[in-house]
Amino acid sequence: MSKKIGVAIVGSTGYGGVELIRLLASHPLAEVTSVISSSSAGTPITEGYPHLTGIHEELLDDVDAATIKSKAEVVFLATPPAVASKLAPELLEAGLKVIDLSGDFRLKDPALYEAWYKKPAADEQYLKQAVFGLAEIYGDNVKGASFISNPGCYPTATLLGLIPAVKEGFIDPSTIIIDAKSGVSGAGRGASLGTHYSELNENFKAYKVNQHQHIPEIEMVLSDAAGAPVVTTFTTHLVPMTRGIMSTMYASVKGERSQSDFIELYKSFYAGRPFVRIRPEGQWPATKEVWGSNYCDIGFALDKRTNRITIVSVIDNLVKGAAGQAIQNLNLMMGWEETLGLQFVPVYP
Ligand SMILES: NC(=O)C1=CN([C@@H]2O[C@H](COP(=O)(O)OP(=O)(O)OC[C@H]3O[C@@H](n4cnc5c(N)ncnc54)[C@H](OP(=O)(O)O)[C@@H]3O)[C@@H](O)[C@H]2O)C=CC1
Ligand SMILES: CC(=O)N[C@@H](CCC(=O)OP(=O)(O)O)C(=O)O
Repeated sequence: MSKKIGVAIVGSTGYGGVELIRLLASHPLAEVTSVISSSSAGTPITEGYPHLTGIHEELLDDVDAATIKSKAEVVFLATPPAVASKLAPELLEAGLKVIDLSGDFRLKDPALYEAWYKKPAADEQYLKQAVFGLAEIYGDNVKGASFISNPGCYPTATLLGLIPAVKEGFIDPSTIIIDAKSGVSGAGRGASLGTHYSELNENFKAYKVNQHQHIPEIEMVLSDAAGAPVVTTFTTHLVPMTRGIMSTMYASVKGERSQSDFIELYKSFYAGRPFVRIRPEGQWPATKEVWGSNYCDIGFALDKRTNRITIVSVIDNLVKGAAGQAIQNLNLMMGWEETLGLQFVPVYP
């Protein structure tokens, strides 16, 4: 067995970071050699996460490029918006490979980032360098790259559900409507009014309607797939559950297509892509069926009366929507088997 490479995680005390620790604990070629915190350096990560007892007991390191370089070859950034834009350049210049889980390097137009994230954009030179790591679509660009921008959770579920139909002209992109729902871990570990128990429990609410920061990311990739600008309606909802995203998408079908035409198209489009599973006719995926796994499951329903297709796509936001896809990208960038450390059967029930 080859020697494992060292991996550092900035933002290791957040949900995305701690999910990286969980998944990397069983990776055959990579190991976490530094867990980093901007606010609790010098304390053990088990103080905030006792479930890591006996698994990762090292003290948290400070955010320092030289220390990271001395301990690791690759660094994951699982930090809030506008942190990676400042950190990544220094880490790349130090010779580290960087995989950023935040939205800081996804939008190639800095004005678009500033308009939707309401924060200063990253330097254009690094925006150009970052490869958008939607692994099933841009995997060839990820191979051998040294800087990956991991897609957002909602865009991952949504884009995997729409791209084949848009690319192959099965649907009219101008008619797409996306109705998406997320579990609350998507909002990170920090407490907020909107996510505390009595606000969330036995409740179901829409939020950021027409203002969600993932809208331009979805439109950027759909436009690439369509070969022409695409704008879309995208509404997000918060569901009182811990993990999971369901994206339900509606669009008008172009020409005469049957439901099995869609199923066959998606099966052939994703042939050889181990993490996308296409459901048979009459079966629509549920979030629990991908819980804790790196799968994206997709199902279809064609309404002959309206000639509209409904596409249902589910992921675990912390795995395929964040840490799992980031490890998939690590595998691709290192030239390893894409599935290394990611072959989990979903936790069910
Ligand atoms: N949760 C999810 O499902 C998904 C999240 N993402 C994105 O991934 C990123 C991380 O999300 P998530 O883990 O949920 O967020 P959390 O809020 O749970 O964690 C973020 C972590 O970042 C650290 N941090 C804060 N400020 C700084 C700073 N200035 N420098 C270094 N570290 C800092 C904090 O730890 P400390 O104080 O110890 O430094 C904190 O624990 C976000 O950009 C998010 O949008 C993307 C896809 C899905
Ligand atoms: C439930 C919930 O609040 N989810 C978050 C997902 C944030 C996220 O992942 O943001 P970036 O990918 O842009 O970094 C949201 O809707 O804003």
